[in-house]
Amino acid sequence: MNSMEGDETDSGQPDTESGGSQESGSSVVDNILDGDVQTVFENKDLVDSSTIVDQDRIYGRDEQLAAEARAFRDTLDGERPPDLLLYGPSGTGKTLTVKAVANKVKERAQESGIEFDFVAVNFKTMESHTLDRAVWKLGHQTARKAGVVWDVPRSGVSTDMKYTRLYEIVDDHFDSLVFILDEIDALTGSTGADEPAYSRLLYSLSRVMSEQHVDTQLSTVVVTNYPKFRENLDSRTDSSYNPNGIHFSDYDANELIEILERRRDAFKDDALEDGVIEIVAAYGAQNEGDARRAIDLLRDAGEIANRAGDPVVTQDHVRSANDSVVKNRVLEIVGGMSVQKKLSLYAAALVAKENEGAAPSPVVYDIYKILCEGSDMEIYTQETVNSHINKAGTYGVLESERVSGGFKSGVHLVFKFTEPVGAVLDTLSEDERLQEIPAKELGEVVKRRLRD
Ligand SMILES: Nc1ncnc2c1ncn2[C@@H]1O[C@H](COP(=O)(O)OP(=O)(O)OP(=O)(O)O)[C@@H](O)[C@H]1O
Repeated sequence: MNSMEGDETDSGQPDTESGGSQESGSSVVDNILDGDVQTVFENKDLVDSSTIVDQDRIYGRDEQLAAEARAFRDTLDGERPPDLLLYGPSGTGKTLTVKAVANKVKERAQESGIEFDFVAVNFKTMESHTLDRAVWKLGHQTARKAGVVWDVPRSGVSTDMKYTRLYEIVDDHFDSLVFILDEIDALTGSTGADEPAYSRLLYSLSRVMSEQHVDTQLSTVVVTNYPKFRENLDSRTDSSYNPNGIHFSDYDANELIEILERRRDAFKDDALEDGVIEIVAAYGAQNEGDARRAIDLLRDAGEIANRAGDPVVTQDHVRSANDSVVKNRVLEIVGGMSVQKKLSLYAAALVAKENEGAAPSPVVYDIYKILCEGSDMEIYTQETVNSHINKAGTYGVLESERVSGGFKSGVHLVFKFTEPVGAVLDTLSEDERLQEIPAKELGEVVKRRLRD
């Protein structure tokens, strides 16, 4: 009976109070659903990196927009636009600019009675990277644009049949169609095949008008961070695929400021503290000049402000948003590592912490041995430890450099962290097998070894 009362009245308050708290619970939900909660956002879509913003919000890409517009212009003259290859680092506006231009061309084409559209597929996000799945996906997306049912099952039907149905839809519904093929290099196909799946896909798409008797003006826009994928094209694909290349470079902090300023109205008036956009841009510039990451960081900072009930996004909100972004990224990289790899990386991070982000391999190895002895773990050779740490480098936590002379003798490696060392240490120490390590005391040992 007592426990029942406890459940109902929460800390022994009278029943009426209990009813009151129930009401306030439901009004919290109502407030949120009715939008009556404190928010710093006015138009949150503008800080959603998947939104295709209008041309007046695109900063500094006039050259690329002009090249894309010149290519697509052919559509309006009833001709086939040239194939395009957009290349450059992540988040530099490749997809944004081409979709913005394609949307504009679509409007103009409609005015002239031309059935034009574009179909965008990202191959990296597909669960299987085979040609068969790629053709299925292109068919699925094309059918959606055409407003028809894609009646082809994923399996049990040959790739040729999928191509045939895809080209039927293209021919029946469009005068002109552009396939935007994002991250095409991910389309590697089955292992052991004599050419990558993307090579076969590009071959087929480049020959469709002549060989499949399709009247639609069909062209491709390949979007990639890795233009070298062309080196692996089969020779017959290589000779029939000759795109116009358009390069996109990464952004510096000033360019990111311009990009973010054009989205300031995502927030209510006065909801951004002075300096917020600048600090987001500075973090973005450190993160390979990727505008997507900068926009995501600004939105995350806004969400942190909302959760705290603050009417203004402050620089501190940006810092904590950045800390959790970095932490998640590091966690993704180190999460699946074996304990030996974690120990090696932990030793490197402990050294780097005392040495401005740089960790010479002989000192790292000394610390690694102390860690192994302290936790009763087998000690591996220095070569293995270096290779374990270098593995973390391939995922972007650090870089290594060969240095001659100096410590002891000969050549050694220096590991330089590209992610904040504190975040790496925090993330690694979440592994319960590393929790016993007395990191503070080791700091003194590290300093002594570095002096030696
Ligand atoms: N010059 C720019 N002006 C305004 N917004 C931009 C600009 N460049 C990029 N963005 C924004 O940054 C985000 C990423 O851009 P986009 O998707 O075009 O990158 P991408 O180069 O195609 O990257 P990926 O190679 O990763 O696909 C989008 O939200 C986009 O709106």
